Amino acid sequence: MISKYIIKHGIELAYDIKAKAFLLFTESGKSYEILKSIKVEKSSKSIFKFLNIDKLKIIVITPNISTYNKLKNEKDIIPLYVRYKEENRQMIITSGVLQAIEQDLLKEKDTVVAVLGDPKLKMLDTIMVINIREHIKSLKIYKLLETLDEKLRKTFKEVLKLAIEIGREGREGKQVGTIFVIGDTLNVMNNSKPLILNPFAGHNAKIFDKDVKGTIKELCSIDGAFIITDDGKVVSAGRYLETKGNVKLPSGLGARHMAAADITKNTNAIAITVSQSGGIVRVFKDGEIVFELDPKKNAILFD
Ligand SMILES: Nc1ncnc2c1ncn2[C@@H]1O[C@H](COP(=O)(O)OP(=O)(O)OP(=O)(O)O)[C@@H](O)[C@H]1O
Ligand SMILES: [Mn+2]
Repeated sequence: MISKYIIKHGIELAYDIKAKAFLLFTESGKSYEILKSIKVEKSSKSIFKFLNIDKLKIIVITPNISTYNKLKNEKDIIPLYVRYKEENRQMIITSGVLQAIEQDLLKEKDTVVAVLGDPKLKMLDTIMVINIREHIKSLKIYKLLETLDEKLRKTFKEVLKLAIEIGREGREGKQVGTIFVIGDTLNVMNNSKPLILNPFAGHNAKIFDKDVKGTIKELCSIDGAFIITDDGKVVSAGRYLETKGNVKLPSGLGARHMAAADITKNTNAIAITVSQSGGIVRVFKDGEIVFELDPKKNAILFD
């Protein structure tokens, strides 16, 4: 009955640190039933006195619509439905926090306690204190993810993970930079030209394949961009992105970043750059930087 103690200690922790909310993530609703059973136990009486709704919100978050519909009839909790079943704890929490912020239940300055488990293990195993402000960064990328269809979302997350690895590890001890251009591939190919013979020509290279990722890391040292379709096929490397020059970027960013902004302004593609000076990863959409991350400081998004 580890789940019961995770919930009990999570609630006590929320009480001790005067958290704004207690977030309970549940797929089937079983964890919520456990919370209810603890509530009636004598030992937790004092804690639950504090838990009246205006002091500490109990937000029960589920990706399962039938669980959500059941939760809607429960008293003293706020049910939240999150659209995607995430595969790792970080993303599960981010999706719930994003939803709670969007519904004005949480503010940037709030601190909350979350309890959740591994979706596959069907039991709770994690208590986490979350300072919403730190989470805002990943919330931005999560908001972008929400606008992508399932296929593009999967590819984008894979490329972002690879870019974070490249930014963090470099190549043989040297920092390397690169550009990935994802989606709207026909348009992107028409707005670019080869700098070298395309090493991916004739291959069905998928970004999800470990060997393809290894090849990409090797090829980062050559000039030019990697072009990837929305379902994850790497169609080209060493591609020169033509620029129309109708973009504005913060000073200090050079041709690589201008090219990434430019191509996303003039096509529907998303671009991800890794800077050779420092490894910073940036995401571009519609000509703007929508997200940036220092992979040496926080690879928060994907474990
Ligand atoms: N239009 C382009 N299309 C594809 N790749 C480009 C383009 N312009 C520059 N690059 C790539 O970016 C590399 C770095 O160029 P530059 O230093 O001017 O960019 P930067 O924005 O300062 O990037 P970094 O932070 O990595 O130094 C170039 O060697 C080239 O490989
Ligand atoms: Mn540079």
